[in-house]
Amino acid sequence: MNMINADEKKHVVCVVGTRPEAIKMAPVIAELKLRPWCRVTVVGTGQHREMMHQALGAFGLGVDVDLDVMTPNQRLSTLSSRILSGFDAYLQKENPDLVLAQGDTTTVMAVALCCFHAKVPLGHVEAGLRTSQIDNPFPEEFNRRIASLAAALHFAPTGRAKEKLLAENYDPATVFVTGNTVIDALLTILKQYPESSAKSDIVLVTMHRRENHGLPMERVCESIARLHDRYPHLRFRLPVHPNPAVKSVVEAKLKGLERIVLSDPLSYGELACVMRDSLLILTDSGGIQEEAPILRKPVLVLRSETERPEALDAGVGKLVGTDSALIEAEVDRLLTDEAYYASMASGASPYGDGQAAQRIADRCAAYLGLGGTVMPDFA
Ligand SMILES: CC(=O)N[C@@H]1[C@@H](OP(=O)(O)OP(=O)(O)OC[C@H]2O[C@@H](n3ccc(=O)[nH]c3=O)[C@H](O)[C@@H]2O)O[C@H](CO)[C@@H](O)[C@@H]1O
Repeated sequence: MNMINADEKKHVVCVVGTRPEAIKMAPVIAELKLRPWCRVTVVGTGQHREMMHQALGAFGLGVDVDLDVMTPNQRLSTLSSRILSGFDAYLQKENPDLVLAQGDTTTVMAVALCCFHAKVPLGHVEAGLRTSQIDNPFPEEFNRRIASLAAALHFAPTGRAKEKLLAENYDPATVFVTGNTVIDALLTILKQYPESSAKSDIVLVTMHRRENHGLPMERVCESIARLHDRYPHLRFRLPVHPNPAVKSVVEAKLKGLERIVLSDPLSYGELACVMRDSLLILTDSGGIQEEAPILRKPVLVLRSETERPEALDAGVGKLVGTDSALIEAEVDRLLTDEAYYASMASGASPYGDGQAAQRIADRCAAYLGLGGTVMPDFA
């Protein structure tokens, strides 16, 4: 058997900063660790320190290098500058063969800039998501466009994301449709939990996006309260984001209602089980929009625009924004029209098949000149 010496291995650095990045990067880190050619280092920026560690821990993974950039009430530019200087120093010291970063956080934007300056190749996981406005969602739309500009490899989750990149003139030879790694993560984590056969009466609600802070969030909470009164068999689960702008509104509007459970954010395993056991889901989370369809859960999206229209096109998701009348009408219809519910719970999974990490690792190997077979794109 051919053994590869440690000093002959390629050094791949995976960067994570927030909970969703940790969840979506975990399958890639785990897959790269299995590849004999690869030495993986996980660098954490600590943008959402506790939730990031908790999410990696759910997969038996941890951070090797902690840049520890977060200070209380930090402005986005200050956070960016701390990541820039911390990660640049790391790149200077290590000069890795490849850096992988995921999604659209301030972490990914700053890491992309560092890679560009240091001429270190970047692979962007979940590339090509776009809305029509540079500041919506803020600051993520800007962040993902910067990541695309710097990336040598674009791992697009869907065919639509690939088309968006090609329309911006990125080289087709650098764009690969892999599926979203969140589906790999979800299927992996759910294996740890036996399925329950109980009939579900749970409505899962999550909200945290900046554009919903204030009045929009108040309107959604008022709708939840009315639905709670209208449907006495329903129970509502709301894991509440720790941001005070979210917590204060949700608690003021919904605390104390009999069948509404407000809690701290759930571990990824717990959240995955609540999703699997739910009847339907209302959310403004990007990740949950991607996860719900494969679990056969109708998902109502509490945003005015989504960069993930694939679920809408497949008829398994619906954009309801934060308009009370629309939210309540959709929930009413799902609860009273069986055929409509069944059409939204069809199980179509436009976001992936659970093999995204394998495709990404194959493409990294090919890019680094290691040859090997590459799994065909996700279709
Ligand atoms: C603008 C935008 O759409 N950006 C997205 C984004 O974030 P998001 O909106 O998906 O973020 P969240 O909702 O915080 O996380 C979601 C994950 O967390 C799990 N979860 C949730 C509640 C809980 O109590 N416990 C949990 O475990 C849940 O199942 C899911 O997997 O950032 C990513 C990184 O770059 C991007 O990929 C992505 O575009």
